[in-house]
Amino acid sequence: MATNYATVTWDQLHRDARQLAEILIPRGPFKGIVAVTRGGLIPAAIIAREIDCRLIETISVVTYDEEAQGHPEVLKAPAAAGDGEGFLIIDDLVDSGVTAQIVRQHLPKALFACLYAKPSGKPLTDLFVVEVPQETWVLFPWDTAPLFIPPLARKGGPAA
Ligand SMILES: O=P(O)(O)OC[C@H]1O[C@H](OP(=O)(O)OP(=O)(O)O)[C@H](O)[C@@H]1O
Ligand SMILES: Nc1nc2[nH]cnc2c(=O)[nH]1
Ligand SMILES: [Mg+2]
Repeated sequence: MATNYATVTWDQLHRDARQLAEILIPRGPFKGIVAVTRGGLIPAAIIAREIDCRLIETISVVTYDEEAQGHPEVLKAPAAAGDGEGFLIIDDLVDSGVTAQIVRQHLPKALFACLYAKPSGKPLTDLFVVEVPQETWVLFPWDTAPLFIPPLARKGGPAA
C-alpha cells in the first residue's frame, strides 16, 4: 500500500503529455504509436495529435488490480508493430518496471516513453517527463472524482 498519493488533474496530464510530445518530435518521425492499454490510451491520443501520427496499435497488459500488483498478463499483442522498429510505445507510467519489461520483449526496437516514472522503473524507459517517489501512488483523472470535504473549522466536532 502506498504511503502518499499524488493527484494528477486533466489539465496537468494534458500539459505533461504535450511536453513529452515536444521532446519526442526530434526523435521521430514514427511509423506509429503502440499504446499500452489502458493507462497509455489517453496519453497516446494526446501525443498522436501533437506529433501528427495516425497509426495507433495497442498492447494490452494487466498487472494491477487497484493498488495490488499481480502477475502480468498480455491480453493482446501489438501485431501491426512487428518488432517495434520505427514505433513509439506510450504508457502513463512505470512503477516497478515489470509492464515495461514485458512490452519491450514484444517490441525490442521501439522507443519507450511515458509521462511519469518511479525510480525502479526509470531504467526501463527511454524518455519520461516527471519522476515520482517510489512510495507515491499516482491518481489519474480517469480514476478519481472531486468530493465534498467539510470545512477545517468543523473537523474537531460539533462544538468547533
Ligand atoms: O511498472 P509497473 O509496476 O508494471 O506498473 C506500471 C503499469 O501499471 C499500470 O497499469 P495497470 O496494470 O494498472 O493496468 P491499466 O493500464 O489497464 O490500468 C500502469 O498503467 C502501467 O502500465
Ligand atoms: N494509477 C496508478 N497505477 C499504477 N500502477 C502502478 N503504479 C501505479 C500508480 O502509481 N498509479
Ligand atoms: Mg497500464
